[in-house]
Amino acid sequence: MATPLDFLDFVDTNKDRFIQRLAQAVEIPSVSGDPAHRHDVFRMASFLESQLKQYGVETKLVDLGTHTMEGESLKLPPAVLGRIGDDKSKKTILIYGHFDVQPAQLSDGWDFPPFQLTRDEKTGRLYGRGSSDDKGPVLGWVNVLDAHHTLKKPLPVNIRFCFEGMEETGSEGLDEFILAEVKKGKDSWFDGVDAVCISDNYWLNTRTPALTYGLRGISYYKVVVSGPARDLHSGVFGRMVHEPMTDLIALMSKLVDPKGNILIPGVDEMVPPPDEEERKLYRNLDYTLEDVEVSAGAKITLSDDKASILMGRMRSPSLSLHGIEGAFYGAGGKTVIPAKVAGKFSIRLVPPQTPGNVDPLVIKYLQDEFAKLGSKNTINVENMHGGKPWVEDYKHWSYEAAHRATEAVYNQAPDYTREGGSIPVTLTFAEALGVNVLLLPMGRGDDGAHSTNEKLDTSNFIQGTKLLGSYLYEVGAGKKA
Ligand SMILES: C[C@H](N)C(=O)N[C@@H](Cc1c[nH]cn1)C(=O)O
Ligand SMILES: [Zn+2]
Ligand SMILES: [Zn+2]
Repeated sequence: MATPLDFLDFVDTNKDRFIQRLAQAVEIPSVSGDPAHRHDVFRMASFLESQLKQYGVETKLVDLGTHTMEGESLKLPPAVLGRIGDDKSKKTILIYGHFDVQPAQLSDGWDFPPFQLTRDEKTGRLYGRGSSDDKGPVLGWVNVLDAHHTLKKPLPVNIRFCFEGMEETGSEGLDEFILAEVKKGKDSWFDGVDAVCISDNYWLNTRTPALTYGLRGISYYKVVVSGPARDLHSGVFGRMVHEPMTDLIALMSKLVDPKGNILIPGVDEMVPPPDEEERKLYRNLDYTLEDVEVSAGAKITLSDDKASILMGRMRSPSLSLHGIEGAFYGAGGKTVIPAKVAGKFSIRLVPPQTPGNVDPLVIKYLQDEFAKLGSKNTINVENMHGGKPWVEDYKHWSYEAAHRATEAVYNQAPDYTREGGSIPVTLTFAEALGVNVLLLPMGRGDDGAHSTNEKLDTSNFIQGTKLLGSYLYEVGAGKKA
């Protein structure tokens, strides 16, 4: 089914209004990982619910309970559910996205206020936290609803929405809700879903649209080393006591080498090496070392071999060191021995790795290495959150529909990619509903998600909105089984 021209025209003529809506969303600093912003995540849930409602979607806010963050008991933001269309002759697509964002501060090195959408008139770039991850894509779906509601056009498929506000911090509470909901059978909000579509990742480069059929999983760890009862004067106590930070740095330096090899025995070894056919797949993708350099903003690739670099992101595990809580980081030179420090690191997982089979290796290794230090400090290793990796069958009608929609909107065939990031709920949907999941990215590889100066190109927002709508039309054109 060709996408109706009036829908495509509507998207073009309403560009400024769509950008205005994205600006409203970016202005809500819905940072899920910061307790001080929890009320903003709730505000963002209400904003999104009202957007859905005004375009005829039946909505429900689901209370996901409470959790503890930084010693504080907090209410989890609600999941925003939506339902529109109940035509038995049409397919039903479940759309997932998230309305929370990563933290951002001007002092991190942003050139623009992160929670204000700044439009660069010359380049068409829309800068702001969440513009690409994931407020732009979520509002892309809202734009599609807006167009159909305003034009009084029926949607080509039935749609169910599930938007969450904790994706950037481990999707707490969501899995339990989905599993309980699915058990309700005919009464479930997800009853009758034929496929799931998620727009929450990025093209590989800046030129070629992509369909994504894999995600890495994640295991996020906190290793706490504590010793003295309080912070100490380094002149008074230096070389007299075991220092927590010294122990922690020694441990963290044993996790990964500068070439990216994971040093925890058994972790890298779990993953079988690629055969020649698989290597070829990566060699053939439209990607250059320069693409990595442009998106990283520096010439710092681990290798000069494009296939190795791509496999590093798509089919290998990686271990990244993120930070040390409790360490002195301010200006000037404070001569302190911190009493308690917590190192944060995560491992991106690929099949057959799961948090279940990797966590014990990590915890035992850290405990053994700590014992070798002969320190009188104490250590505690904790898994903060985790999610399994996911790989989908892309020879499926949903991917075929997305392929046709991409060709129609962008006049080019999409890349088929595996994403290095994680969206833990993807596997939950795939397993609990037993249906195919498609990742249909809107943004480009250089959008800088999670980074400073995150942006979404206006053309990706507008063409991306057309793509999401066209995908629904292509799905609608297929026969309902
Ligand atoms: C790919 C997606 N847009 C994303 O950014 N996911 C996060 C999920 C996460 C897990 N722990 C913390 N955040 C990611 O891959 O980092
Ligand atoms: Zn995201
Ligand atoms: Zn993210």
